[in-house]
Amino acid sequence: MNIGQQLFRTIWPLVREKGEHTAYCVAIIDQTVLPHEWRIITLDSVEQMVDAIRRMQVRGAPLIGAAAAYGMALASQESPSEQHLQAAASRLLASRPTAVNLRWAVERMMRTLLVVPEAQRCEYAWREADCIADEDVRINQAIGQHGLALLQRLAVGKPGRLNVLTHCNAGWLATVDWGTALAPVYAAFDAGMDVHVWVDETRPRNQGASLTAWELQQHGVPYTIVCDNAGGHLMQHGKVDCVIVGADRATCAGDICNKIGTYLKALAAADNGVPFYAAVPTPTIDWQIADAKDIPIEERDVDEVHIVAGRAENGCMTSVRVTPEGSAAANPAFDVTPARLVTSIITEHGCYAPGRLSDILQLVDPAIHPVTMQT
Ligand SMILES: CSC[C@@H](O)[C@@H](O)C(=O)COP(=O)(O)O
Repeated sequence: MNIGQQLFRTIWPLVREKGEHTAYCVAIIDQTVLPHEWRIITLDSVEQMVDAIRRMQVRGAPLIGAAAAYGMALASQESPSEQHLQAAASRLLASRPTAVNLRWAVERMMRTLLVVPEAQRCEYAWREADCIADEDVRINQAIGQHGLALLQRLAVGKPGRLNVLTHCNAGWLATVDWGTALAPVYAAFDAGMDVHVWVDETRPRNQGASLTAWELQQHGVPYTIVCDNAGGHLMQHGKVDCVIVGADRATCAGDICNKIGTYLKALAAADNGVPFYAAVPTPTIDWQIADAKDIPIEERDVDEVHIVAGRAENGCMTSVRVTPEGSAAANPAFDVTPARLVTSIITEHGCYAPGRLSDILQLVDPAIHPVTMQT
């Protein structure tokens, strides 16, 4: 994506000269300070990567996957021993439980690394992590093109602009580039379509209000931020032509686990006859899980509910408490939208009815997407 005049991905390796020999570190955009500050930070160890994922300096399912892959590369640079790699894998797997891309990437790295001699593991690890990052970009570009065809069909015979509602941030910041749910929007905008996005603020961390709004603004796409509860009202008044969301995990039955509040949007969309699309890259499909109730839902710190962070009038970052001291709070970070509420799933292989998502298995490389995995 272009920021100013410069092309950026959300994560990339950098050479770090260390005396005689060369080592790598990993650069990321710190998403905890956006949209108020553009800050690039570098990570030198797998432990720093675990911390960046946990604190959500990097976030969004596909980006978490790529970050975990680079985390494994950092680990192999520290020590290529199987013991160290296993320990690093366990630490990464525990950092955020819901986005299945993390497990997919860690298991892929382990399968790649454990079959090569220790002396070659580091080199293989950086190459495989780069490969995962490059693949993510290609996948999202393809999702953009398939989603564009859907939007073009919706626009036929419709006067005025096409209004898309999205929840959370499933744009380029949530991936290595392009985004999942927003890739069709960028493709439509770049193709000259008159497209506008309703951006759910997405409490409690406000990824919509802070990140989605920021990246749409960078690209020049018209958008309007609305509070989380406005979507149903907008749909009742014919102001939403479709909903597009991302996913942190999809079951092969087509159930979509995504940011908390997605389910309510799907219910409102079904009640109002508004198409509800989920943009799902293949690494986000969990081939092992039969029942969506088995998806681990991350419970985050309740302070995210009690305390809101932002920029004060003096320009400094600040945080304020919005709840009475002593209040109980709960903070489940994701919910599941049942397949019956999903109109279509946009993947890099095309659009699928939720009940046909498992057809993708015939198209994918079983070495990269094994149906039964082992750690
Ligand atoms: C393209 S990413 C899809 C999802 O990861 C996104 O919608 C989302 O829920 C992100 O959650 P986050 O908690 O910010 O990592």
